[in-house]
Amino acid sequence: MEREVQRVRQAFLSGRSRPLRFRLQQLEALRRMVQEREKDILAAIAADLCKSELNAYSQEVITVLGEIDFMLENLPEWVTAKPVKKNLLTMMDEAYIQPQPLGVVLIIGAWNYPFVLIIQPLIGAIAAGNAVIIKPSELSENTAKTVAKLLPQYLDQDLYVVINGGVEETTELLKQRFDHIFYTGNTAVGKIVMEAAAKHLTPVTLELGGKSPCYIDKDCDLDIVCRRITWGKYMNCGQTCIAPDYILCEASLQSQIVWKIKETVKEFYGENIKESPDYERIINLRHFKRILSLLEGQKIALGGETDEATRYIAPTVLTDVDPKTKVMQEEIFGPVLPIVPVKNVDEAIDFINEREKPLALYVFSHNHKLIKRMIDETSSGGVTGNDVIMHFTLNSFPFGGVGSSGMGAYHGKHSFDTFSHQRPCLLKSLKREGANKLRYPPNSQSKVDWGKFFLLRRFNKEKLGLLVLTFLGIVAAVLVKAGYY
Ligand SMILES: NC(=O)c1ccc[n+]([C@@H]2O[C@H](COP(=O)([O-])OP(=O)(O)OC[C@H]3O[C@@H](n4cnc5c(N)ncnc54)[C@H](O)[C@@H]3O)[C@@H](O)[C@H]2O)c1
Ligand SMILES: CCCCCCCC=O
Repeated sequence: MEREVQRVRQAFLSGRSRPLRFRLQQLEALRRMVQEREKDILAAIAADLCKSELNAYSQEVITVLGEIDFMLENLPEWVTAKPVKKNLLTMMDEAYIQPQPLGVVLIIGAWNYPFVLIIQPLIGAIAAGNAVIIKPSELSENTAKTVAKLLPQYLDQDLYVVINGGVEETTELLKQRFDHIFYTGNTAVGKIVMEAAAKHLTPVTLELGGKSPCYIDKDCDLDIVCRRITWGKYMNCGQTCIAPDYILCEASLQSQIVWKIKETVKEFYGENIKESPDYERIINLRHFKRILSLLEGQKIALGGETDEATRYIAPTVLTDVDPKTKVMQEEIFGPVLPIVPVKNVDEAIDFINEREKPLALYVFSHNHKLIKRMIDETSSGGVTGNDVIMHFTLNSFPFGGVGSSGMGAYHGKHSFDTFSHQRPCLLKSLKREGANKLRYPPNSQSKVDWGKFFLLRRFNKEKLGLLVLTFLGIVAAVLVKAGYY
């Protein structure tokens, strides 16, 4: 492992990942890989999650292609140095921010969207000029193998390396020194990753999970609300980090919500859900049993049917759920939707604030003020009002959690920033030493007064020209008096 990381570091130190032209070439090669090997990629995702090619394409491939195009279009502008505002002391100097690659980045992926969750951060890391080691999830082993086979056929083999393996290999990998670690997965392992990173003072991005609430106000169109929630909750069989985890609403709305979700499930997946190409399966038996255990003692208003042999769990809704029960203590990450009755929006806000900050928050209402209030008075990684999931699709948004749902963010320019060091560069001249004398010892009250003038005074643009002339005049007079000229 150590030698492999060393090899990647040597490749980074060669400097070849840095030029803009190289980054663009690699991103174009990655796009070619996705286009030419689409069938292999879709087949691998299908084998891992029992997902149809159409769904895999819409949920993973489109996102990746969109992200590459966005990078190719904007990277030339992002990599250029950006001049910054100057103060009176630096007005004759060159001051700019130069984004620079961090070095060797480790990307650890999760299994639930096994392709996009490693390739989207990879795009950002390449765009920012880094070398990358990718560790796909071992639970989605077909995608892991396919990515390990395909990437070296298209990308620089020393700069971008896939290492496959489970906990043992990842633990070993985490002992190595990286310049950034980007981890997607559960919160418990997130802590392990952060602890390992701390040993080398390596910065981390943690894309974690949590229980994303969904508040339904009584003033809304329940047909539309339930259709959108059904889509976001049962997509990928509930195994989506930003799926609505549970519903909060007034008790009287419950039966209508159950009825409308039932109708929508029929509309989406037909009478025989097991036959639907649009309904996935649970990733493995451990997760299947974990989700089943969440149903114990609950009132099942819809679904509840299961089949262990195929790890099938029907779209399920639970009503009158007690917040103290197990289903409300952990992220569900499966097709089970509890409804927790609350009296009103105040109680819903309190309920959310009493718990860990979620990755996403959803609120449905015709009342725009209520939505704004919910946003103002709660916290979460992201929010979508009157829909679910959709904030993930906008790459001008930073995607990430807050508090226990994660730290840092990515997508689009945010990925580029995550994998870059924003280096402040101030280029001074060796001339004009007279003015600089103000900061050299011995100090004096007049030097402090001049310091205050240069650094604390704020000027509007009109006055600035006049002040600059006055300042230069004063400096010239001081220098003449001091015998410099
Ligand atoms: N925020 C996001 O973008 C996002 C996206 C997807 C999933 N998630 C969250 O991830 C969770 C589901 O993923 P998961 O954790 O089951 O995925 P997982 O089991 O695939 O684990 C994630 C990664 O961690 C590694 N890992 C597991 N145990 C480890 C250990 N002890 N030490 C070091 N590495 C270890 C695995 O090899 C894998 O690569 C959910 O909580 C979900 O909400 C978040
Ligand atoms: C278009 C929907 C993609 C959702 C990806 C979510 C990633 C987290 O699990």
